[in-house]
Amino acid sequence: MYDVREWRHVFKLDPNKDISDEALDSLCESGTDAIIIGGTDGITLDNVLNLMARVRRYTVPCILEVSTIDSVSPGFDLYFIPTVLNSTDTKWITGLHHEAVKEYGELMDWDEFLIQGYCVLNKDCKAAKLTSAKMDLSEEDVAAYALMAEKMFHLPIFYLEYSGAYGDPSFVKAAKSQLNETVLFYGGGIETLEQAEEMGNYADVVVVGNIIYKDLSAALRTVEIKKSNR
Ligand SMILES: CC(C)=CCC/C(C)=C/CC/C(C)=C/CC/C(C)=C/CC/C(C)=C/CC/C(C)=C/CC/C(C)=C/COP(=O)(O)OP(=O)(O)O
Ligand SMILES: O=P(O)(O)OC[C@@H](O)CO
Ligand SMILES: [Mg+2]
Repeated sequence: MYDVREWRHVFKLDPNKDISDEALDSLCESGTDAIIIGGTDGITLDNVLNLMARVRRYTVPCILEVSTIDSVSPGFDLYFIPTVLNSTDTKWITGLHHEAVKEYGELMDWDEFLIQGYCVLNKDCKAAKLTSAKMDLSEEDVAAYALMAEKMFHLPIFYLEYSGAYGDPSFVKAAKSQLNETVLFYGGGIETLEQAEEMGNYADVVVVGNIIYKDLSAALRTVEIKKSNR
């Protein structure tokens, strides 16, 4: 029912940031393919549930990107589980996942869970610091992570993450060159339609986050990528 292979554009909302009803209405009615709820810090069950309830008034698919086990709740259309492939700490690759599955694995409807193989490329972003991600990767390194995501781990999603900064399209191209089955997400610093299109030349899905809170009209214009051909 919710097929990420058909997506082109998603908004990522941070439960730790305020958003007005009016702004949320325009995002949910924008024509974007989905609303992802996720962030790296200040994520609590309360702020996740609050935002989910507000997005739930609309028909747009609502996805929880899990960053803490305590903030998982029923009621989402899908759950994305990040694993940071270039983390140097196993906690963020399989560690927390093992603990969660050990405790809740029997309860999980596995069809609702999609694993995202993250490759974090902006050294200054919170996710890079939190997960002690390996930095200074070359295009060949990124291409190899993409190939691992698809051929070794058969992950449904490979996510090139530049959170907070606009990345290098040649790295997105390098990742895409290795992928046939795995869907390529790009996120980071997209503020204009032109940037969405540039990354969308290679990425299957572009993720738009921070600009929502800085310039809502600019964020809404990025949805027009859905009208353009790849
Ligand atoms: C449906 C239901 C009730 C089921 C119950 C069973 C259950 C609890 C299942 C959970 C299963 C499971 C395997 C959970 C995984 C647990 C876990 C905590 C995994 C670790 C995830 C991880 C690697 C987090 C690291 C950080 C990260 C990559 C986060 C992704 C989001 C991201 C990068 C946001 C960008 O950062 P942002 O905060 O926006 O940064 P700025 O503020 O700088 O913009
Ligand atoms: O917030 P921005 O920089 O748009 O990045 C989007 C998303 O990839 C963050 O996880
Ligand atoms: Mg953010």
